Amino acid sequence: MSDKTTSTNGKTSVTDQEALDFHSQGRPGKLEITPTKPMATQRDLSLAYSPGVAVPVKAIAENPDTAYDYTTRGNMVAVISNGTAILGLGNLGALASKPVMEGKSVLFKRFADVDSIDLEVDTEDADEFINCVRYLGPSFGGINLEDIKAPECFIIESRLRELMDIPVFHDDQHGTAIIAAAGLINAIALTGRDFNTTKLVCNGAGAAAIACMDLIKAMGFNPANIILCDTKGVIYQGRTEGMNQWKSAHAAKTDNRTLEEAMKGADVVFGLSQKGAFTEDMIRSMAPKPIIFAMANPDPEITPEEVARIRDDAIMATGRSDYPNQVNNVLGFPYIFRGALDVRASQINDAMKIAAAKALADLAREDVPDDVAAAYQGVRPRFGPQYIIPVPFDPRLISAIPVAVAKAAMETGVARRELGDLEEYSRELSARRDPMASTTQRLYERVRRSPRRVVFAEAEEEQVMRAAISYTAQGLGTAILLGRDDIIRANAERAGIDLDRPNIKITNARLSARVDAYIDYLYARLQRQGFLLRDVQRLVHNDRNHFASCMVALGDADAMVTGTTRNYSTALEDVRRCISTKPGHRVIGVSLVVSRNRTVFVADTAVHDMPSAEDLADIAEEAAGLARRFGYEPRVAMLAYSTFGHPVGERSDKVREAVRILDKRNVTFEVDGEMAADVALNHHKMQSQYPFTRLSGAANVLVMPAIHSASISTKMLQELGGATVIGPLLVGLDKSVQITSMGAKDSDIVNMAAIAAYNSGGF
Ligand SMILES: NC(=O)C1=CN([C@@H]2O[C@H](COP(=O)(O)OP(=O)(O)OC[C@H]3O[C@@H](n4cnc5c(N)ncnc54)[C@H](OP(=O)(O)O)[C@@H]3O)[C@@H](O)[C@H]2O)C=CC1
Ligand SMILES: CC(=O)C(=O)O
Ligand SMILES: [Mg+2]
Repeated sequence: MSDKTTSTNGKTSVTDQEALDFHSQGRPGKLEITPTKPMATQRDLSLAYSPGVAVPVKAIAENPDTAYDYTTRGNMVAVISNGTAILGLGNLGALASKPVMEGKSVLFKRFADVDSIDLEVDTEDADEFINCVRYLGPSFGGINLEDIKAPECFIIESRLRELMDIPVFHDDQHGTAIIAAAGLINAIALTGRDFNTTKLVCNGAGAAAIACMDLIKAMGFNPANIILCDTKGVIYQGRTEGMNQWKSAHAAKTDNRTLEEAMKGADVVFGLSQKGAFTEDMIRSMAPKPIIFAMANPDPEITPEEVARIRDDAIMATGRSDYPNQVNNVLGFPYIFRGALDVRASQINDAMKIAAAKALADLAREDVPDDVAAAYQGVRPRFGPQYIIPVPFDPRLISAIPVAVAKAAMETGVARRELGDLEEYSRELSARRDPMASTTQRLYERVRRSPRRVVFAEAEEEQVMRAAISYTAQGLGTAILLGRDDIIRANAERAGIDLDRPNIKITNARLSARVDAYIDYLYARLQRQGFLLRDVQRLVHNDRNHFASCMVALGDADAMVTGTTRNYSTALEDVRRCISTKPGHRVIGVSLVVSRNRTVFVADTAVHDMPSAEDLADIAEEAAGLARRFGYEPRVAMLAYSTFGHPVGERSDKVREAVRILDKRNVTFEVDGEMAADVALNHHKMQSQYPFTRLSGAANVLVMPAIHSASISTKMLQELGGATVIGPLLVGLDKSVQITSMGAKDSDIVNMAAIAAYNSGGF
């Protein structure tokens, strides 16, 4: 299994092994539950549980609406499946559907800050399924049904909608329909068509397909121009084989009997069936400027490459994230539920669905502002055939879609809570998302557009080889594996890794023609620092960090990554022998701490032991510069154990002095201090206790008074606080090098390689 790819169309960016490792490493699966209240003392326990908990119990019994105030209900959605139509993989059962359902739950959180839990119900019987779910209403603010096959899904959803007073939404039906409708509105406009005369064929007549047809008809698409097909061919009036009432409702008056016949001259084709269902001949037979939405997952009915080979006038969309125009319900369900939950809607009705589709279509037509261009591969997309729909990482989705949904809910009387100021609501929504996701996306995409050669200095290690493969497979550039060929190849074979791929190069230091150049270069640097020529020869021949650093220094590689086999400071010392500080800069380490939907840059976590006031000011400037390069407007807090002079202590003097130095330098970012971490990170506390502070919000760059506090706090955050800590990232070197922590996993190494590549690019 190890090196097989998850797709056979050559477009994949992950191997099967990577997918398995991703799911199994650390805590298995993709989710955990974290308490939101302290649970440390007897008092906490008395409040959280007996006797305190009795008070909200009675309040809810008296007034059920207060469940939204005292419990998680108002922000909690269940993702429920029986696994009978998992993606396009078919009926693989409830248990096998769990990775997808956990994935949907994670997407709810990531994109719209909706808490969600997956529930897999092990029955194919619609009545049993309904009976199981109908009683779960008190636990949740909404039910997202997922990957349940047709026709049972129609019965299940409509029955649960009758029985429950919270939104019940079958994502594969309506989520898909909303996104496909949005894409269709735009594709039709771009090709000069209209809803009345356009001819559409839909292959697949299951959950997604039927809902798509229902929605576009509700939006005004001419029913006479739609032909639906399934495994038996065209669904025509009078057909009896393989029919059900939902298919019958869309049966066409036509002589066509096969998909092939139906597609002749069609303007639009929707694929909601299975991989490979469209042939090149079918696509060739369509009308000029055809609109092709091949939405089967994970592999579409036909790939964009196949279509491009036969015609250049098509608007092409798939369900995948690695092609342009991703028509996938991920663009919908997080935001639709966000809006529905925020008005405590009793259902998600047609008006809300249409509002979501229109808002999505409108968003693609808007000019893309600078901060949003970042999410689009560094290119500013312009409304057109390659951009008919926003990407899932578009940060505007969170402030646009829920507002449209909430508004429609209020207008149609299904909202149980009115939102007064929708502009204010939109601003609150924006604050729910941390920009880290789009930042990382942007970073990768920029490198992809301008691929870099990264030398992996410890390439005999298995996890380094895997990282190198992932680096190239993601289209980030060339991976240079440094090490002895025989050892690398033997280790690769033992681990089942295939290194014979494009853009993987192995460089053996002993056999390299560049050795003499590196020795000359390094000897010139070190000869007055106690190194003999012989010492330098030994370093270049035998030490991978020195050889790799020389490669980068002399332009034989763009960037380097090391650190898995040696401790950080040793690796850094090796690198600094070969690479200088960038003129006018200072080398520091910055750790990115990602926790609870916010990202904070912590410095210096790697280099300066006991920084002076001047050092601290430099560290602040370097860290603020990095934050800006990552797309954040820096708000720098100079941290100490005291806040603005209290308690008095000489250790805070240098921190105060650093602020004065920065003021004198007229830096262009917000900075204040000294302050304690709780004040820096809590804007409310900052404003209420120290109203004179100059930071306009909670700090996002924390400059630590010394390396021990930096190191201790980031490590504690990681171990105790559950934060994700990336780095330390090295900043201020004249060439791009990143050092991972010892024993780093392949996913960490490839992230560091991407960051090194990004930093080398002057992006
Ligand atoms: N991009 C997106 O956001 C989404 C994509 N999808 C994709 O849509 C597809 C269907 O999912 P869903 O509706 O939930 O599943 P269902 O099981 O409810 O429906 C599947 C339908 O596809 C038909 N079908 C299967 N194979 C073929 C074929 N080779 N030719 C014609 N028809 C075929 C079936 O025909 P029959 O009735 O004769 O059995 C059935 O009507 C999947 O690939 C899924 O990944 C689904 C949801 C969202
Ligand atoms: C995207 C999705 O929900 C599916 O393919 O089933
Ligand atoms: Mg699905």
